Amino acid sequence: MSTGKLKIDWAAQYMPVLASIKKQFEKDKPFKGMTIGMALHVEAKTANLVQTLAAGGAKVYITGCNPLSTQDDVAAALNEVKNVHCYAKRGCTVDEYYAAIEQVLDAAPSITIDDGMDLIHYLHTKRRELLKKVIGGCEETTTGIHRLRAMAAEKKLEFPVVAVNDTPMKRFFDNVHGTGESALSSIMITTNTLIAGKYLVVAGYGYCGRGLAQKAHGLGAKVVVTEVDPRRALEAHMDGYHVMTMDQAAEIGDIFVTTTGNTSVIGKDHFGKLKAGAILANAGHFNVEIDIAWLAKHADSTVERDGIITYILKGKPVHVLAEGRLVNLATPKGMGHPIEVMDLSFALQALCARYIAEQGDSLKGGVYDVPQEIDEQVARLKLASLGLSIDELSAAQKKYQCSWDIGT
Ligand SMILES: NC(=O)c1ccc[n+]([C@@H]2O[C@H](COP(=O)([O-])OP(=O)(O)OC[C@H]3O[C@@H](n4cnc5c(N)ncnc54)[C@H](O)[C@@H]3O)[C@@H](O)[C@H]2O)c1
Ligand SMILES: N[C@@H](CCSC[C@H]1O[C@@H](n2cnc3c(=O)[nH]cnc32)[C@H](O)[C@@H]1O)C(=O)O
Repeated sequence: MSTGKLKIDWAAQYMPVLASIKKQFEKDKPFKGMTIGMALHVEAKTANLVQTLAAGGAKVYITGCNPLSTQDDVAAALNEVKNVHCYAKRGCTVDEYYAAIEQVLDAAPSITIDDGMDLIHYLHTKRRELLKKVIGGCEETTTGIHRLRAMAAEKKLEFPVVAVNDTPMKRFFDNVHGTGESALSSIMITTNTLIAGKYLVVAGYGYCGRGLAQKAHGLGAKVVVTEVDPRRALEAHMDGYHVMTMDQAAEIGDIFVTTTGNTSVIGKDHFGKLKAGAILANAGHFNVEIDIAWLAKHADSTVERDGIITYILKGKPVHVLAEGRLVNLATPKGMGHPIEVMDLSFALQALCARYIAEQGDSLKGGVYDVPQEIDEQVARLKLASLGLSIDELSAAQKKYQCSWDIGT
């Protein structure tokens, strides 16, 4: 069996929720006659989503959503699956990245599934003739949804897109536990350095940041949080972390991880203050959270190792992981989020794609919440797979919750 297929099968055994949806799709064929175009991180868990959609009758065309996150053996294995075409390649140039998006769009998809909105952006700017064929789409991540909402506000989003990221079953697990565990495991395996006792600076205390802070604390790090939102900064303070500005953190941090979705969070004002040997990683979005363009321009020299570029700044080494791209997926050994977490995210994707297939025609262009029934269905399927039971509201409790006339 190929290594790609072995990886896909390995992941499958820990994805019970997606497996049960696949079974249902095999019976119902909700995507019969439809084409789904995708830009996601092409690796084993994503391959299981692709197979689920294909089992539901779709022709699936997929490429990557990050130049460094594709696992080529998984991409090759996907090309062996009936009705699946994969164009992703690890280490592609930006031109090759968009050429692959172009190939996905050549298939004229009726449904899009994006992680970061690059596919939808390309479709709306360069392949507008295909827009009329699209029923709707799904978006996986926070920044993709920020971009979609900005587009919708300018009335430029021409079909409905489900904000998969924004539903509890996605961000309470994927963003928090997934990013926390996978970013740290990737940093550890890439650098082979210790976390315990180090100052680990987390930029941004959103869903990803709090997961990372919690897991780093569990490993014995002295966690520092930087924020721009006063409420989230206070939350971090009361959760027991040191809160300060990046200017201050730059002087004491050993390891820095950005989770903001923003630009130049670690930038020209900070690099000069870093300690020799500081390690910088991004677990948020594009490769702009750390201003690597400035580093490349101003470093005296650079040294490249597997997944690490060392910039020598006035004799001082500063190490950037994965070229400033997502550290959990873009380092040579980065495996992405743990399988069980992606089982939930991709169960949502599969059910939301079905929702679009069935309801998309009746929705206007814009960003839509994941229907609550889908969110609850995924939670119930996961609980069932764990053998866990929960209580049910009695009729009296339901009535009490909706009443206003019963007081002290
Ligand atoms: N690595 C992954 O696999 C992974 C997983 C999920 C989400 N993401 C990405 O991670 C990013 C964060 O996602 P989230 O769900 O935590 O979003 P979020 O909105 O909950 O959190 C982002 C936080 O960053 C803060 N922030 C913004 N600019 C800042 C700055 N200059 N300095 C300090 N803090 C700043 C915001 O105030 C906010 O609290 C997004 O880009 C998202 O797409 C990555
Ligand atoms: N295209 C952007 C997107 C940010 S990825 C952030 C998303 O990746 C998703 N993700 C994290 N790990 C995995 C994985 O292992 N497989 C597939 N998707 C993943 C996760 O759901 C999260 O919302 C970029 O690469 O810069």
